[in-house]
Amino acid sequence: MKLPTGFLNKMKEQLGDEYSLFVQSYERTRAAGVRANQLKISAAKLKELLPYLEEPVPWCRDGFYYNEEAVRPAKHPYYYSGLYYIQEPSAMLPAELLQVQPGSRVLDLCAAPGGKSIQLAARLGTEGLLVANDLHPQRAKVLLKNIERYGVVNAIVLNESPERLAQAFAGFFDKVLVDAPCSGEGMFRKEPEMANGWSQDEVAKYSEWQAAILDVVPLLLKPGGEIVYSTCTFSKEENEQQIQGFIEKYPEIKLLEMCRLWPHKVKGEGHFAAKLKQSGNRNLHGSRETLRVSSKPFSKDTLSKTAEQELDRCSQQVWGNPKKWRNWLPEGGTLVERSGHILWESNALPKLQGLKVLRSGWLLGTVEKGRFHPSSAYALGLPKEAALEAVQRCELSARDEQEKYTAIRYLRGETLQLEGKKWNKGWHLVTIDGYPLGWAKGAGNWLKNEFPPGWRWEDGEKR
Ligand SMILES: C[S@@+](CC[C@H](N)C(=O)[O-])C[C@H]1O[C@@H](n2cnc3c(N)ncnc32)[C@H](O)[C@@H]1O
Repeated sequence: MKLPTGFLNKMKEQLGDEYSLFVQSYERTRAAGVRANQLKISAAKLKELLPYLEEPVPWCRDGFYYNEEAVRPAKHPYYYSGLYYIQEPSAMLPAELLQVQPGSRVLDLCAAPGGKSIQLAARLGTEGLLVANDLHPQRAKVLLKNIERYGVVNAIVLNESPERLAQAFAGFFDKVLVDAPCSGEGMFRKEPEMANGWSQDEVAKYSEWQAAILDVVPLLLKPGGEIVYSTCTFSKEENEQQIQGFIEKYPEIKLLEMCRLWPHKVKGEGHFAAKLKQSGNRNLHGSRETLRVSSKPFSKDTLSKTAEQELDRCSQQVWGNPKKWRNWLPEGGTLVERSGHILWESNALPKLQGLKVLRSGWLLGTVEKGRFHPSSAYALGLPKEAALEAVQRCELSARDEQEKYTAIRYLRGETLQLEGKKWNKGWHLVTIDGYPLGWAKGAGNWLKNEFPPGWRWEDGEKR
């Protein structure tokens, strides 16, 4: 593999005796990883379902290695039911290091496409709050899709600048992850074309951006709050030196630990992570005046009569009981109707004003022309009992080749006709081995496909 001379010279200086081992690592096949989504499945159960999974990733309790030359995990209906995320093994480290507990308020500041957000959300469970943000609008949309596919219900997805977030959420978070944009030197083996764009100027440019992002983080933290800063690059300017500059500027921030994953030492690409803690009270520099989020003063459902009746009707069809849908809502939340969207919002979600909000809470569906249309996010966020108790359900199994193919046809958006099967009118939950995939509408011999276009199976997809 051809690497830029300037980069190699820097690495030689940085690594000394280890340099030759580092260079040799570029000739080895890179490692690939899959992480169980604990919101839906345990690591042990996933291992049973996917026998090709190899040994666990040492720094992530839900992660496994697999041989990407032999299997393509994205080409399976289980992937579409959000059971696992395909993630470069080293990228599983930063979210683990943050040690999120249920009930915390967590910010993933540079979150798209969302691998680490989903990992953080799994640690929170249905308690607490995840704010997942990305500056770039298109990437924020991908982030939203992943949050929904992986069944995260207590999240807010934002498309904001760190500065605006700091104004809105001053002193709000227990934990902040800054998985910063970087020169990506650690990804050259995975994405060789990235190496072509390398230059010392790029490193300097990213280093400035990172410093600007980090600069607002102290404002976002509660006293005693913790930060994990991570990159997938080797340069000291973007890593150790960045952290050094940060703690010099903010003496109330203490460095707890720093670690590096080197491709010549571990099965994974290059990664850097630093964990820091804010000690004591921080002067919020008057930003309390601009604080725009606050805890909800009270929690009362705001559903219209029509919306409630429609949800009952859908529930009667799917679960044979008009009130059953309420059983699947996590504790400690409120139902909200906003511009035709029906959402369940955790009471931990603050009021948001003036921010670019892509999603706040769990989208159950929309009411259009007086009719409730359940969303894919609703199906994917349902607990497994909800799927098992559905009476109008198209249950498929990936253990049967024919049924697995039917699931793929469903994911491609095709209308389904299954031999000897008749489908009652109304909503049916489509599941794969008991895990929800999405919705379909019964019409006698046919099941009309309600799987949304932007979520569909793509035949050309590499993974
Ligand atoms: C390394 S990627 C994040 C990967 C993500 N954490 C994951 O695990 O899927 C960095 C992200 O930062 C975003 N970004 C760049 N500048 C930003 C800024 N000033 N504020 C917030 N996000 C930013 C980029 O759009 C990009 O999606």
